Amino acid sequence: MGLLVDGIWKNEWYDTGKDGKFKRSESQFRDWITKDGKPAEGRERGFKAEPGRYHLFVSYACPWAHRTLIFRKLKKLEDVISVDVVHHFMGKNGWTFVKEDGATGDTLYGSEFLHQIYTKADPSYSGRVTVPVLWDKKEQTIVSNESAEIIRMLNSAFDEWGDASLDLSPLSLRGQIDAVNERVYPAINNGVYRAGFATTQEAYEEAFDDLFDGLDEMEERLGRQRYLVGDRMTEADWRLFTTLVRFDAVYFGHFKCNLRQIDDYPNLSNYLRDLYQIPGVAETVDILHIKAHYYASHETVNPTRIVPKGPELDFLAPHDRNRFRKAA
Ligand SMILES: N[C@@H](CCC(=O)N[C@@H](CS)C(=O)NCC(=O)O)C(=O)O
Repeated sequence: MGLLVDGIWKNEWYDTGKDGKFKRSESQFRDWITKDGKPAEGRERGFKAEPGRYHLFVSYACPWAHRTLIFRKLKKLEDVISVDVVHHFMGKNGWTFVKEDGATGDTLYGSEFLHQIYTKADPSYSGRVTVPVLWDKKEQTIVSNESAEIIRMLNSAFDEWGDASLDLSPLSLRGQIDAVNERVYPAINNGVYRAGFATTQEAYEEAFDDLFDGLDEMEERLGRQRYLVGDRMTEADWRLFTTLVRFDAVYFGHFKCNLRQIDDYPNLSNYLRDLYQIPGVAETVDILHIKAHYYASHETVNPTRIVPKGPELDFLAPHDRNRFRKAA
């Protein structure tokens, strides 16, 4: 775990400050790939959607990177955007390209560490070195390291080559999608991290309460409709999914989010299985990487680095979500 300061790697854990609260830093590469290559509003650099030009660096462990893998899969962009997978262990060098357990290495440049990709894009970069990274092979630079924006690019910019019939973020539903995301992100997606990385009792309990309030609210919502935004699957579902699928295996124990498991919520657990069973999705979920990463990499949280053997997970068990209407 560490970060770059003026392009130099420093080995440092997150600084939670006096209040013990974990604060996620803002992603710094924020350009957009567009159909015509014109810079997005307010941006200077433009990137044109082209098959074979872009590449994703991801971790199977990371819920934010996982969003991009799901979109690449569902939008049928596997032949359009290539991918490399980092090793699950994130130690003093940050994410590495060690080839093991399905990690691919850096197939573009043969680098050892992900921070070398960041300094290739910007030799004086200062900040955290995170996945996912959306890389432009032509300009040899990072387009974006913000998953929320990368998935919106994947959703529409590559429709000439991908599945244009699937729109996970339709403009007509954008307001509702954004409203759900604004609830799910702080309380749930980032809420588990706020609980797990808190360094005071108070900060932990605040995050814990927010998290379970958020989960209760989503449980209730999913008792009325098949998906978070009515009868149509959207981006909001996939953003919740990547946290739910890790919850019982990791967040419940490792991050001390142990009021209830997802398995204890009838609607959330059936919904999780419904999403998991959508063709292609299971291939994006790697429980070995997920467990090995969290338990072994966060030394301050789990100094022995022992990875628990359980729990038993069966995302392929039948679900009851067909009781709700589904948009055609
Ligand atoms: N805002 C980013 C967050 C990505 C992020 O925090 N990724 C984590 C892995 S789950 C990471 O790479 N952390 C390394 C670090 O913070 O040093 C996004 O959504 O793309």
